[in-house]
Amino acid sequence: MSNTAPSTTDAPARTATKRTILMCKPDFYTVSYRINPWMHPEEPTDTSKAVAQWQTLVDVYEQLGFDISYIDPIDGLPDMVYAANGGFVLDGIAYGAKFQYPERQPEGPAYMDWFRQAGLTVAEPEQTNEGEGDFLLIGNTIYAGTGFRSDSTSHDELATIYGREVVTLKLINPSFYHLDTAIAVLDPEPAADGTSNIAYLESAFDEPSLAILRERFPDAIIATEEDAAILGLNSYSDGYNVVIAARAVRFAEQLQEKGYNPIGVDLSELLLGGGGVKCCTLDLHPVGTGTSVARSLGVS
Ligand SMILES: CN(C)C(=N)NCCC[C@H](N)C(=O)O
Repeated sequence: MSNTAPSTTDAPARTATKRTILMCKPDFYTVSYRINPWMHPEEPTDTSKAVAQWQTLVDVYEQLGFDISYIDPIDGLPDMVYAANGGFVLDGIAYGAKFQYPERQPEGPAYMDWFRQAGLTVAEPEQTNEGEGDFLLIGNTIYAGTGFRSDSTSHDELATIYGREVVTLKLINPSFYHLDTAIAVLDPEPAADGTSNIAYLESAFDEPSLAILRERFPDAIIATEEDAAILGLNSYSDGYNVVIAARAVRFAEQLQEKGYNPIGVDLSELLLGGGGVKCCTLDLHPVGTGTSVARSLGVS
């Protein structure tokens, strides 16, 4: 692993920024119900394998110098490992999640308790929303998914709470039911040229949403169906290092062509629940972070 952008390509220089994230160990992980097409409760899962794979993700993040907090897992809430769905945190405010399916609803208050204890201001949700699963900060704008989980009324709630532009994107394929299965944020802080780039899966969106993405992100990486089909887009970037599903081979090449450093991790056991790298990672966006804290992390 390296945090120095390659100098021998034509791709723009990339800068890693230190990330501050929340994760949840999958001690109680299993697939005991079906709320997305990936889940097959009739098939066995291996909790210790899930924990081991999750630990490899933690190890990578530690090597990258990330600041990681952990929320205690709760017995009976097997999906709690997908911390990205636990809320949306920005500007010191945590907008709590209000899960659509009863099986996950107790996670909302559990995550809000953690946010409060961490000193964040909690905005209790009135509208159904699944946190960072559907809300992604790109540049200064919040892109908000709807169609399967988060209600579009939650986008209005977001705009009121944060006073930022919120752009609604409609998802149309049930296999890509959260926005973070269909868009990867590659530049969590604007890049040197002021832009923030993404990768996305075209077939996951309706036409009006696609038009928005094409206009706003002309240099985006267009993901292949093959890579998206293993949740390859469900990745997490520090602006240079992009942690992705190990099997997302073409996505790794596309990232390299653009000057990023892909790092593959095998989370196949957690894929059985319908989640990947990004689902396990809630970006806490601490107040005061931004390009000003961009730094070379010196990891080798
Ligand atoms: C990228 N994705 C999908 C996520 N952000 N979250 C995964 C949630 C999985 C859970 N079984 C569910 O269906 O809610």
